[in-house]
Amino acid sequence: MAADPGDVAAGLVSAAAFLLAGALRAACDAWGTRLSFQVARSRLSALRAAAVDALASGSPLDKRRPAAGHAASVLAEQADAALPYLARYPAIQLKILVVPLAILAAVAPLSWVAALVLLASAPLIPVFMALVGWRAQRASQAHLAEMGTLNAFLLDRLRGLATLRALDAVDATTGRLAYVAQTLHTRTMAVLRIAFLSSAVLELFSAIGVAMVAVYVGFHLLGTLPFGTWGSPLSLGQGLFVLLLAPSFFEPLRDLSTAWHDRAAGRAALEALRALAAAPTKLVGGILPLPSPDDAPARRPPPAVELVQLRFAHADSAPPVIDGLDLRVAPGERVAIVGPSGAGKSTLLALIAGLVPAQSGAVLIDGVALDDQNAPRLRARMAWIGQKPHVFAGTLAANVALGRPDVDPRAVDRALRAATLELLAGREAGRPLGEAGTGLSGGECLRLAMARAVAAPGSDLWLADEPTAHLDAATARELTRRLLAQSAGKTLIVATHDPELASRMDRVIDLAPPRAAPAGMDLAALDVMEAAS
Ligand SMILES: Nc1ncnc2c1ncn2[C@@H]1O[C@H](COP(=O)(O)OP(=O)(O)OP(=O)(O)O)[C@@H](O)[C@H]1O
Repeated sequence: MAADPGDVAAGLVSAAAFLLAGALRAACDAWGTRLSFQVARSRLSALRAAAVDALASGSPLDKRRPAAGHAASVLAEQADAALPYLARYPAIQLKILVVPLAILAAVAPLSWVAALVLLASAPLIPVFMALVGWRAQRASQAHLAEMGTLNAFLLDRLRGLATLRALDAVDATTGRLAYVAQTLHTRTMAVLRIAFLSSAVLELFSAIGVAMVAVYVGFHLLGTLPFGTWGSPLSLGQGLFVLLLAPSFFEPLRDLSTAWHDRAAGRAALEALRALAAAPTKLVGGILPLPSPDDAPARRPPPAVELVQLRFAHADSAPPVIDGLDLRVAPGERVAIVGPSGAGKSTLLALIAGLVPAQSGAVLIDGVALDDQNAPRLRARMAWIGQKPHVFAGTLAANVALGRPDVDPRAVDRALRAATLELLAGREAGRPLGEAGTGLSGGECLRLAMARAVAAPGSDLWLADEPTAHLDAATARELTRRLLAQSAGKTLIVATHDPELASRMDRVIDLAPPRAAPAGMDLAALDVMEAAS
């Protein structure tokens, strides 16, 4: 029997429409995926940038700062886990709201039984997923936290390897490392177990749902289950239509299953990023860009520094380290801050530099209050010579220039000569320094810190924290000479235990708490007794 040409044409049109709809769907899927990944990537970049900003603008004196290894792990590694979640989950959520309802609307007019089967099996899935997801998120959070701990632990112990070796603590550290690695392994397996479980739950329920619709449609077409339609029984075409739609009904739910693990890991990663972004104590003025040196007047006198009733405690509950301090340092004056260990010398320098805000009182630089608004401009005038200068990966010259656009190679050469590092620079020419300054002596590291200050254009307030610490007498004397020569015409405030350096300053401020003489003895007598002992 020859096919009716009209039927053939209609069939071809339907097939073409079907193909076209399939191609359109694939194209929309591809476009949507691309778009959602772009949006997710820019959102993740913004979150990363906020976390980096918070880390950079957090006070270096804040003990609650996240460990460097943990922060690096969250930013570089864990944050990536948020990308699939941000990119896929919102689309799947939308699909889950729209697609099953649309399919129900298409199936219900043909067969209320098929619609009922779909409707009955669908809600079970979100209920089970919510139960699984709740545990999955906790497991992912624990997993990510453990990953951060392992990274921080490794970085910390690698930095201190020499100490561990010298004190024969390598075995104990290896044992601890094995324990941390084993905990991470257990946590990873817990996350994987939940991921497999959630997939299995969804697959099972969607397979049962599709099978029940198939059984109903099959028996209905055979006439065994004649009920379930609105009058006339289903035709073969209608039955096939319902059957083909059934898997699509569950498809968004199955997508949800694959995205479920992403959701748990993604939310945990976002949580970790948000925790990084919440820096509790910030630098005064944060990390607003320093003004260009071109904005600074070419010639100006060095600044005066005034501290008015300054009070600072490292924590609300801790006793104040600086309490009601008043001090005026004249323009160009050189002042040594002395006092016993723990008296607050480094803390005072940090307060003057705005590395941490004071609880009350004011720091005035050239009469201008060091507050959030003025700090970037005032900080552009400061140079910091730290007690433990960080040596970055790179050459000696790069470590002096520090990527500052206004420090040219000639300024670097001048600074290296000023800090008597020219011989070392010649020897190491162009070669990268060892990690964290390995290969540099303690004195060379301090001279490098001084070279950085010399190269700083426009710096006329130098703050130096124990620049001669741990140096032999001759090197300390030489460094003192260089420091005084290079800081000529600048205001210099030095925290020091070195009596020789202190004696070369214009003034010495003692932060030691006033002593109480024992009853019946005056302080002069006490001094004589101490000198004698
Ligand atoms: N980041 C910090 N968080 C909490 N407490 C701190 C912090 N830094 C220092 N302290 C505490 O504040 C006090 C003052 O410390 P600071 O480093 O200013 O003393 P210092 O006079 O410079 O000591 P040293 O001569 O030993 O370097 C000490 O009791 C110290 O334990």
